[in-house]
Amino acid sequence: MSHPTDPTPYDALLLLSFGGPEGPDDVVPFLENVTRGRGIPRERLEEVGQHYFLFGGVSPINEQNRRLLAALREDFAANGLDLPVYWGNRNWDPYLTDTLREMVRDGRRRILVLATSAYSSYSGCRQYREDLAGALAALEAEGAELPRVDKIRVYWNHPGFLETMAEGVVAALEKLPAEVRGGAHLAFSTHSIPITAADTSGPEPGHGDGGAYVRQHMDAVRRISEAVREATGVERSAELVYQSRSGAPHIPWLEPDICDHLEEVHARGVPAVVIVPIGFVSDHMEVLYDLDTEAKAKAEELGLPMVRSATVGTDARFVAAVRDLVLERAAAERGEEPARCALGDLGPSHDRCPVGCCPGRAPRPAATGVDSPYA
Ligand SMILES: CC1=C(CCC(=O)O)c2cc3nc(cc4[nH]c(cc5[nH]c(cc1n2)c(C)c5CCC(=O)O)c(CCC(=O)O)c4C)C(CCC(=O)O)=C3C
Ligand SMILES: [Fe+2]
Repeated sequence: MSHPTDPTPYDALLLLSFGGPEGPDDVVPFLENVTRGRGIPRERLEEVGQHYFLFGGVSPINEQNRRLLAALREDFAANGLDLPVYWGNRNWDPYLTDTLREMVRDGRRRILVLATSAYSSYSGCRQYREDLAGALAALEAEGAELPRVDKIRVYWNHPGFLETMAEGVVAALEKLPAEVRGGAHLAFSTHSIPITAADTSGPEPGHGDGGAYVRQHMDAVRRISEAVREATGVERSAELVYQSRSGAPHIPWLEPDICDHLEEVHARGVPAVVIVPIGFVSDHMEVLYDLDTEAKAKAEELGLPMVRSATVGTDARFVAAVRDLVLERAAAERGEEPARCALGDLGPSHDRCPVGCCPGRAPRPAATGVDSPYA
């Protein structure tokens, strides 16, 4: 990671995340924030509410982000990168609009955003951009002088993400009983999304192939599997599977579901499984409930030895990757041609989303793309 430590033209980094409840009274209002206008059936909401209540109404996601915020500040200071770091959420306190207002008050004029989502999709990229546009609109209505806001490229193929995930898989394999380790299958799990959302994800519409969302995940699956094979000398079966399906039952979402997949590989005679949560950057509720509770219970029911590998969380290499991405983008904005770290076959993603990238169901203004109303 070779960029000099000059963040010019940026004067602040904003860590932008999903947000989550921090007590039982927060759960229902949080779910209302998340699902406003999204057509989620009431039964699904009640069910998801129960996942949170099982953990005292507390999602670990905010605590994870507080730790990431601290780790980024520490890493930046230790490496001579003089750039203040703020944190805001789409769906819970600290809300994005409040953080952005604070940043404007602090005099920040050129803000770079890191979203805690590594892949292209409506939910993972454009929705964050739409909420940024909404926050800017709110500040504009308050008479604030608007800052310019850019978003860091999707980073699933940055070595600091892929290598950290691969090392997590190697460590997870060590936790399996030695006699099943060699035959252990890798189940790479990510968030299911509607198939139409997958097919239209990324800058060019896919044609029934799952679009950039599936392509990027497959690229990560190949690269991580290869790194694990190099580290262990064992060739293993690997598959991309999905979790946390929501929405109305008649709308098709990406499959297979992780729990169906566990049944399938068990029937196939696989002796053990490592679940690799490649779709997520920290151990939030989707990991804690859908994998560590639900999928774990399924594996136990089947008598299938299973371990879940780590998310990147606050791993020093992931934190250093964020610094690298910040400095890369700063250099690009200065008109330089920085090295762009990326593994796998797809190469580094675009800095600025083109028109129509990851479209939503209804057109809404989105910031940070080429057609941002707040250039
Ligand atoms: C691709 C993707 C990511 C990964 C990218 C990223 O990280 O952003 C992600 C992350 C997350 N999703 C989260 C929570 C929820 N997602 C929901 C609903 C939905 N997610 C979707 C997709 C994604 N979601 C979709 C297509 C829906 C259907 C509704 C809609 O079309 O918008 C619902 C509503 C109830 C339900 O239906 O499950 C909840 C509560 C949390 C917080 C966890 C915590 O509290 O720790 C996190 C990190
Ligand atoms: Fe979600």
